[in-house]
Amino acid sequence: MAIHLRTLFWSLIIATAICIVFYGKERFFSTPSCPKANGKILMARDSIIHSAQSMPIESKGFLVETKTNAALKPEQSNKFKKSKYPRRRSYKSCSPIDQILFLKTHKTGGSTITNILNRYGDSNNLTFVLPKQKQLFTFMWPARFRLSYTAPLYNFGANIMCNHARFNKRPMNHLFPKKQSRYITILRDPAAQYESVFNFMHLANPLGFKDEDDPLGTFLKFPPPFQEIRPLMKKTLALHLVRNPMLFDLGLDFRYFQNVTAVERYLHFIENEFDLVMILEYFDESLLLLKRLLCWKMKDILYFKLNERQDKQKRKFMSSEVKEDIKSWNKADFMLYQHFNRTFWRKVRAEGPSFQRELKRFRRQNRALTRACLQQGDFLDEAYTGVYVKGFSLKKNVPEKKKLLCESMMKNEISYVTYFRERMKTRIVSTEEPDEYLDDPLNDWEVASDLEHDPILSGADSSGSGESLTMERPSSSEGEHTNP
Ligand SMILES: Nc1ncnc2c1ncn2[C@@H]1O[C@H](COP(=O)(O)OS(=O)(=O)O)[C@@H](OP(=O)(O)O)[C@H]1O
Repeated sequence: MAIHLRTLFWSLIIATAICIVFYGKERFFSTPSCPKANGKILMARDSIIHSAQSMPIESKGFLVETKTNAALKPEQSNKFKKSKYPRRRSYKSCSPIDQILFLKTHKTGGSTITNILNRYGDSNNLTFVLPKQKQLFTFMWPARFRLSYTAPLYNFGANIMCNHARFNKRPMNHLFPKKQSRYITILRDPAAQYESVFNFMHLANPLGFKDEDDPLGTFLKFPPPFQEIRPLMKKTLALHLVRNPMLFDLGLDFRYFQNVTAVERYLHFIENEFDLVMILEYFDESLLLLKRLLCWKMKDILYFKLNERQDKQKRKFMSSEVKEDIKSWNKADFMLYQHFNRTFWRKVRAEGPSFQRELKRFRRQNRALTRACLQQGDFLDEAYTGVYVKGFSLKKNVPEKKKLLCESMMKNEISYVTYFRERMKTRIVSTEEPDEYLDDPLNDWEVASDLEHDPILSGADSSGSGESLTMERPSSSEGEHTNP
């Protein structure tokens, strides 16, 4: 018994000493439950030191999270300020950005991002820049963006633009001033993106390779010169994507496609213009960067993968030779992708270990929402007239409140543009004076008499003769004559 008591006594002394050394004298004495917290605190501190030394490692393109990082809870991490990562602004100190230009490149997952922006803007009552022509859902792509391609904003102020447009700095900066806006775009591995563009847009048809066994492969072996493709582009607009499609969307001219100095300079320019360049292959990481950049909540970036081709339309296998040929044909796009892949991971690393924890949480939430909303199976959605992509079907028992969210997550950009056009009309009607207000029968000041005009019709003679003057109301025709 005596031995037990002595052991207990020394254990307490040692625990107290450790507590004071690692936790600080003042905090120890002001923390009633120090012995209980002791273990956690030690672990948290070690984690911070450890994780600062071993940043997330890029392994085959993915970030690997160390065990020690995972053990660190967010609230504990705040107690230790010596992290090498800059402290992220807390939600309290940053306010959501609501001026966002998303440059929607082709076949890069842009429709999914557009859906996210559409939902955010809708639920926050933001104003969308919409294409002017009612039958159009792009800003006159492939022409470079111009202000005249946009529907009037009626002084509401532009908040979000997220439909296909070809980058053009000046008019875009006018609508979305650089200081208060965020410019974002997304890129995809150029081999996969080019295959998707070529097949989804049926480029082989106008180019005359439709009947080849391997239209894409053969085209890449014998691509016609620009001067032969140019007249075809006028008839088939999608042919503007025939070479370096991502840089075309980002505004680079064909004349620079084979000029390495010009491409490098343009990449530098894009880097200055865009606050975030996302990467489709790291879609979730991209969305998390977006969330942090815009100071959004996790719920704002939940998504379903939209606009995926049906399996039968995808190329099953792409040989390394075809990939190399795509790379050789689209050298400028490969430079673009490589460059922004590097800047992307730099951004991820700068976010520190909390990023990986949040990523796990985000993926969990997205999976849970997908399970709650969607039936399993193959369904189709009409992307545009006569063109079907993979779609979704809602589960029958989704609660009403969640149903609205699930439905909006399935909605493509055409439905949203149509919806926003209507919503804009309603906003204008409810904000503006009715046009024909003079025809309103109530617009007559004689309907009330409290403030009736009561002119002085008799008074002293202003000539000083002392005689009183009485003025008579002229008949209307006389009045007209007496007034000059
Ligand atoms: N979350 C996510 N993860 C991975 N891949 C995704 C995701 N969202 C969209 N996609 C793929 O992006 C392709 C569609 O891109 P876009 O929506 O930009 O196409 S479009 O230009 O608006 O027609 C299309 O690629 P393909 O199926 O190869 O054509 C989609 O499958």
